[in-house]
Amino acid sequence: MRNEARPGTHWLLGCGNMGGALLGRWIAAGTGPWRVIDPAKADAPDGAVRGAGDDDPAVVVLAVKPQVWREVVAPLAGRVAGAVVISVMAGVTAAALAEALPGARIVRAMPNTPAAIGQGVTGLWSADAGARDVAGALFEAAGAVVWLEDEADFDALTGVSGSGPAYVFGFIEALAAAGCAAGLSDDVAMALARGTVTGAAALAANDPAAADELRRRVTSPGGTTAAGLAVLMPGLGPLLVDTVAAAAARSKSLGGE
Ligand SMILES: NC(=O)C1=CN([C@@H]2O[C@H](COP(=O)(O)OP(=O)(O)OC[C@H]3O[C@@H](n4cnc5c(N)ncnc54)[C@H](O)[C@@H]3O)[C@@H](O)[C@H]2O)C=CC1
Ligand SMILES: O=C(O)[C@@H]1CCC=N1
Repeated sequence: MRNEARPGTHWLLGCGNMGGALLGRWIAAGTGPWRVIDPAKADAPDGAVRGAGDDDPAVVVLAVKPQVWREVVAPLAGRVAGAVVISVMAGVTAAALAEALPGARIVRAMPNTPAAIGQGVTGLWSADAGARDVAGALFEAAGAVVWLEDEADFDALTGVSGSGPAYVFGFIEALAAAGCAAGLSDDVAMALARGTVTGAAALAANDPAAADELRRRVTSPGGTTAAGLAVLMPGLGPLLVDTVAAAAARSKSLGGE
């Protein structure tokens, strides 16, 4: 197996929220050259060129919605044999991609939007060792990478980390709303909620202590945090189990659409 991409350009199909976030990091890291194929984009971002060229690509990243992927990749069949094709699409299996794109060296990836600032976490899987090296180098430019041994774990991973930033942003919204309900102004409540979540996340990233130890350090016996956690914790675990299960089930079903 080759451990690097064949010569040629890198193509990004779909330069929306996720594709655009990744592309910014990849251009900054000096990868490419990149071509952006997205009918909604009148211009490519700085550092990339708009539209497919005459040459066949070395690397193709598929970042369109799962609902449209078959029609998007149909013109690629015959141009990507030997190319590394990386799909960030939820639910679409490597087998389905390989069937649509004969000879492509398929990688599945599930990033998340903090990749935009190099703070993403991306789940990766490929049966092709050389393609793993190519994809690993790309996604390491956007944050942490976690390799899966079993592609079937992608649905659960998507439910945890692909969708996960939205849960955290939803938590910020809910904590701010709770602050308002307790009498704070909108602005003060949002500043406190946002600052608390970002500060706690940064502490979790920088302090080697386990999450439960970090939680205990906030929780004075008989104090305010204990009173709050007594309300929050019994429901939080089951709620997140149901949340991740719902997202994982949707990931699984998207593959069939
Ligand atoms: N948004 C997120 O947080 C994450 C999204 N993903 C995956 O990334 C993919 C894209 O999601 P988003 O970026 O959120 O969607 P989006 O709607 O922001 O971007 C999709 C892009 O595809 C473009 N597009 C539509 N038809 C096209 C065509 N025929 N050829 C080329 N481009 C075309 C659209 O113009 C749009 O810019 C999905 O498959 C999703 O599962 C994966 C991880 C996280
Ligand atoms: O909501 C979605 O389907 C995509 C996949 C993971 C995050 N966003």
